[in-house]
Amino acid sequence: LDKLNMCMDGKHQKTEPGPEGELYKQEKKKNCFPLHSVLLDNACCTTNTSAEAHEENSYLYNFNWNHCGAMSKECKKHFIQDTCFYECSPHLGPWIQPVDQSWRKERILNVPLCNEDCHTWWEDCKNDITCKTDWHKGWDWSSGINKCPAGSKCRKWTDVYPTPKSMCEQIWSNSYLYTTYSKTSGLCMQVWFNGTNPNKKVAEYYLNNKAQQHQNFALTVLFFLAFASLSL
Ligand SMILES: Nc1nc(=O)c2nc(CNc3ccc(C(=O)N[C@@H](CCC(=O)O)C(=O)O)cc3)cnc2[nH]1
Repeated sequence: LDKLNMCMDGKHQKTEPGPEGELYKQEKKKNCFPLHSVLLDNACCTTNTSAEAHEENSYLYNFNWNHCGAMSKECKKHFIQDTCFYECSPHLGPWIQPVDQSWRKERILNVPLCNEDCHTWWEDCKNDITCKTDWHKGWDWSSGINKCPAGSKCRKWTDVYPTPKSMCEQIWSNSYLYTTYSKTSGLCMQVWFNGTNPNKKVAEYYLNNKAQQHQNFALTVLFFLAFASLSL
């Protein structure tokens, strides 16, 4: 299992990342990636998923962005980009976790999101309206698309999410972890980028760092046992 190049077992992701050459040829407007992006070479989404990410109430999740009236264009573009990131990124391995849900077997948890990506998302949505904090659960699906559940109220974005951190972490039940790292740090994942995918190096860093932590822990236990047996 190559954690630096894999796809989660979600609803629409491919089993393995690979090229989506069609995207090169079609030069579609509704495309997850700017032209010449390296992601085209290696994506977890199909061409169809990439295009569908731009549709209203898309078949991906039948998700209705306009559940409290029309979502603004500026805000919506961040949700489209988030969908692209979630469906297409082949470098989420370090944060993929098994999950017991009807619609997916794996999820992402605590992906360290670059500060700018979180802040611009929140800034562009802060005049919008929503009725829920966690958009993964608790909707009224009786009409086929999600509507605000009985008893909930459409409230100002800033009342539901007082800070960028609260939005980025809570909206997809901790898919993202808020960080103060900037896009140039190499320590956070970028939802928005042009050209070469910067996220592979970040995933590599976290994977190695985690391995390091495990090693440190193992060494600590080893030394503890050594000293404990000496003092007996
Ligand atoms: N970054 C990111 N992380 C994600 O996990 C993510 N997930 C989605 C998928 N969104 C959704 C939202 C609601 C339901 C849904 O059917 N909710 C039901 C509960 C279903 C269940 O858990 O069994 C509900 O009660 O509303 C499915 C997928 C889209 N973008 C994402 N973007």
